[in-house]
Amino acid sequence: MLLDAKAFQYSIDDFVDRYKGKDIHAVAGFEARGFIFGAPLALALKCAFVPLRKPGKLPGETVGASYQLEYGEDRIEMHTGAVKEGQNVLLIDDLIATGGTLAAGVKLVEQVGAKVIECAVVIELKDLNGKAKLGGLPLYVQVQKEGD
Ligand SMILES: O=P(O)(O)OC[C@H]1O[C@H](OP(=O)(O)OP(=O)(O)O)[C@H](O)[C@@H]1O
Ligand SMILES: Nc1ncnc2[nH]cnc12
Repeated sequence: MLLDAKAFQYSIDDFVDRYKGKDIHAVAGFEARGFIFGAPLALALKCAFVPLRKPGKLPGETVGASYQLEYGEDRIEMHTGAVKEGQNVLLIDDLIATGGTLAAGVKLVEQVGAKVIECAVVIELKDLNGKAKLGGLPLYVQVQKEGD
C-alpha cells in the first residue's frame, strides 16, 4: 500500500477526516510501522507526534509499559513528559493482531494521567480478537482481515 501514493494518501486522509476538530493533543505511534501513519496524521492535525519505542531506543528519561507475548514479554517506552497529564491522545498503529501492543500503549498513556480517546489501525486481524484487550476503548479500523 505504501508503494501506491494514492492508497497511502487515501488512508491518511481518512484518518484526518475522522480526527480533525476532535481536540487531540498528541498522536502516539508504535515503532515501527505506526510511525509511518502517525507522523503525517499528527502534521495534518497540527498536534504533537509521540513515538512509542522498543526498549532502550530513546535517549533521555523514559516511562514504559510491559506486555505479554505468546512467549515472554515485551515493552514500549516514551520520553518522560512527551504526553502530559490531562491531554487527549490518539494511539495509532498499522495493524492490530493480539492487541498486546495497543493495550500497552493505553496503559502507558493512562499511567502519565492522559486520556486515550481512541485507538486507530489500518488493518485489524479480527479473528485474533485483539479489540477485547482495549478495555472497551473504541478501535477505529480501516480494513478488517480474516485469519491471523
Ligand atoms: O496486536 P499485537 O499482537 O501486539 O501485534 C501488532 C504489532 O505487531 C507489529 O509490530 P512488530 O512487533 O512486528 O514490530 P515492527 O513494526 O517494529 O516490525 C505491528 O506493526 C503492531 O505494532
Ligand atoms: N499475526 C500477525 N500477522 C501479521 N502481522 C503481524 N504483526 C504482529 N502479529 C502479526
